Amino acid sequence: MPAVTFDQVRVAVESEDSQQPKVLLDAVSLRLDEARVGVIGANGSGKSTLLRLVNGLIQPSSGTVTVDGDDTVGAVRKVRRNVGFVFTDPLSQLVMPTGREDVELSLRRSTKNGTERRHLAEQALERLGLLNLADQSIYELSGGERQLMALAAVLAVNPRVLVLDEPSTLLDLRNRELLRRTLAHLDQQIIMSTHDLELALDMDRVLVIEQGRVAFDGAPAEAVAAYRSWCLQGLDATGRDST
Ligand SMILES: Nc1ncnc2c1ncn2[C@@H]1O[C@H](COP(=O)(O)OP(=O)(O)OP(=O)(O)O)[C@@H](O)[C@H]1O
Repeated sequence: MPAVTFDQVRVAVESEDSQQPKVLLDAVSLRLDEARVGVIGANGSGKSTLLRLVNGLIQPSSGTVTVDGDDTVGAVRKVRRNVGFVFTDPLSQLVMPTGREDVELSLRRSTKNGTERRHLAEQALERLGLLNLADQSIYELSGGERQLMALAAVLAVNPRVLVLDEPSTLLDLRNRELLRRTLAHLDQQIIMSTHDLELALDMDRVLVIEQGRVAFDGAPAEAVAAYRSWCLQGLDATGRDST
């Protein structure tokens, strides 16, 4: 497995209503070399920020992030070739009128031959059961179908690391199970944020992010238990927050 490392990473942005910068992530040092790494935590805790550092979509304010030894700032082009990123919102990723065209577009750099490109695109679509939707307008697909289409486009180029930002949010039970099984059989290293704690339990290692810091790092069942207890603290039976 490739290793993704974070060395004393901090991400801070200018704050509109304060002189102090807003700290999105702080003191993150990690070496991720397991096949399946999950990232869980409350809304706004910093999960997407952590994931976006892996393919250089966000640069650290201080510290370094590397993928297989390549710095995500200094070697960003190489890093992007090795890291496929699937966004939570598929419409921020799918740019072509149809899924087939989108998958072929992602293959354009790696596969120059048009016939081969069409064949590989067909394979990528088939793998996720999307061939029958391949020529339909992206805007006529359901949210879940679009989410799977975005995954197919990223998987088509066979990246070494697959980063998924909440991939199951729009999926129904059947498609969520399809996603689960697909991910289980991939050779890629997977780093995935999710609010779906069952998906988190499929991982080898789970990080719990709390207010921009890694609050727990370890076995999935323990991570989920720790997250549950922090997250639900102070919430009474009627849903009121008594803290
Ligand atoms: N460019 C930015 N400028 C200012 N604040 C930002 C920026 N990007 C993210 N934030 C803030 O940083 C915090 C962490 O955001 P992030 O998207 O990483 O959270 P998350 O854990 O992925 O949340 P969710 O589960 O809701 O998707 C949030 O408070 C968010 O509003």
